[in-house]
Amino acid sequence: MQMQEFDIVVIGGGPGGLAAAYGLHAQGLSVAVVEKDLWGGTCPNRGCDPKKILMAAVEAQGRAEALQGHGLTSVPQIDWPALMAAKRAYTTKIPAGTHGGLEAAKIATFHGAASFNADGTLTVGDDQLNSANWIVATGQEPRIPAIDGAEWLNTSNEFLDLDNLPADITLMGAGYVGVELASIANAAGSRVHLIHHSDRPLRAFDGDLVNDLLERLRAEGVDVQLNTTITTVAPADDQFKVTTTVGDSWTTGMVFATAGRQPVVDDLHLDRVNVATTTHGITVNGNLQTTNPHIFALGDVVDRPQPKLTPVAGFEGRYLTQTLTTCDSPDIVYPTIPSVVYGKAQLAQLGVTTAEATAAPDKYQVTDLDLTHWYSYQRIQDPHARIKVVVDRTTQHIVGAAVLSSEAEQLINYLDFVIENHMGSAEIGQTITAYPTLASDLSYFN
Ligand SMILES: Cc1cc2nc3c(=O)[nH]c(=O)nc-3n(C[C@H](O)[C@H](O)[C@H](O)COP(=O)(O)OP(=O)(O)OC[C@H]3O[C@@H](n4cnc5c(N)ncnc54)[C@H](O)[C@@H]3O)c2cc1C
Ligand SMILES: NC(=O)c1ccc[n+]([C@@H]2O[C@H](COP(=O)([O-])OP(=O)(O)OC[C@H]3O[C@@H](n4cnc5c(N)ncnc54)[C@H](O)[C@@H]3O)[C@@H](O)[C@H]2O)c1
Repeated sequence: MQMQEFDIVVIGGGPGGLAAAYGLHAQGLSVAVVEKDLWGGTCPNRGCDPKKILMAAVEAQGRAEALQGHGLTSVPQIDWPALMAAKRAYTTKIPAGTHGGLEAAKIATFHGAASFNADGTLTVGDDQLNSANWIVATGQEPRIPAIDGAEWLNTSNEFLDLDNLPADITLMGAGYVGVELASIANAAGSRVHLIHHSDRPLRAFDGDLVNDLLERLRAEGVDVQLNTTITTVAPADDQFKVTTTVGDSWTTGMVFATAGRQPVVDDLHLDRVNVATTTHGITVNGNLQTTNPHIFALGDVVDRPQPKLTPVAGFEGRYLTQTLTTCDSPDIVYPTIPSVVYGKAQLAQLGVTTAEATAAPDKYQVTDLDLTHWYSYQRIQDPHARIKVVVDRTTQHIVGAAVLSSEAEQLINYLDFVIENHMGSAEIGQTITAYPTLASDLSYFN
């Protein structure tokens, strides 16, 4: 088969790879994208977007629950098959739509698992590709813990495409995925066991707010077990028996491994092209360049401390567009990155953490505000609204925030704008925002 030559080959057709591919193509480079599975990658097919479609019903139910006795009289029930149909109406169009977009832009596409050869070229099925530079954007996949009965474990991929939700499910790991799937399944009527091996899930978030969130999940009926590890999963009639280190056991309809994700690198044969990896992903320098100077990496597959999120992968794709088309290549500098765990109560984190601020009391002030009596939250009867705001003592600018409320996703984005524009209450006071809204609360947060 004849070698096909490109300026750039991007391996992985997810949000990160696509951002780079479109950007580099727009700069006039000949670009190819290789995808082995679903065009569009994790986020729109089996991540953020389908999850958030299911979450729309959860949020609506939560809003209605909060207003019981305050003007509403019944709580809507989730019709799982209908909700799943709504999700599929969105996701089934993604791969063809994404591929069609690339074809329309005249970006070359190859479908199959990419694998490097020792001479630095790439094999995809029957195709042989050569390129001046390469971008690896192969993402992460669910990690399956090595327990007795690991073959019975499912993942978020299966959860987000279930025809029917079992009456009882078990989630192994209370990270982002575990907590979000617990919220969805619980709201849809399943008995949920959320099992976490340490005493401190969601370590990147404020500990008090994580505790508030777990208490809320418990109050909603989720069986949250901390310091507990599942040791065995075994078939029991048409269900599964789960056993833990503390000697407890129960029968459940399905068990999902929500114990983290791992970089997708096995197919690539990176060792053949001298690209170093760790268990966290591909090693890169400040230019997202791997240990092979012609191979770059971005997004979830990279071993970097930034959270593994779609906007981060897209930002890195745009950064590489710039770096690979100009002579000037300063190290990547990330803006403030907001993180949100979605649910009836949303947990959000932005900028300087409360832990960092507490460790440097001369530099930062942390204000812990119960928002439940504030007008914005009283109006919707939000039962848990709380924010911790971190202010720089010298500049009086807001530099960080941790939020738990049904409105956290919106508030954290306003605060992102505030932080990026170096604002405190004085600067916010110079703006006029619609009243009464979350934005009009901003000036009270110092
Ligand atoms: C359940 C879930 C919910 C999430 N929710 C959110 C959220 O609400 N907000 C948010 O910001 N992020 C969320 N994320 C994370 C988000 O999906 C990822 O950060 C994002 O998809 C990373 O993009 P990427 O391009 O780096 O990788 P991916 O989207 O994973 O794309 C990588 C692509 O590479 C392909 N590939 C792998 N190996 C090869 C190979 N050898 N050859 C060819 N192709 C290959 C894969 O098939 C895949 O399509 C969620 C993730 C999950 C699992
Ligand atoms: N809302 C969002 O933005 C969103 C949603 C989902 C995923 N994501 C992204 O995907 C990444 C992966 O999410 P995740 O939830 O899969 O991973 P995670 O690392 O956030 O959480 C997994 C948790 O499972 C625990 N764990 C590990 N082994 C275990 C075991 N044997 N038993 C019980 N617990 C165990 C880990 O200590 C960890 O706390 C996130 O870091 C995030 O970047 C983002």
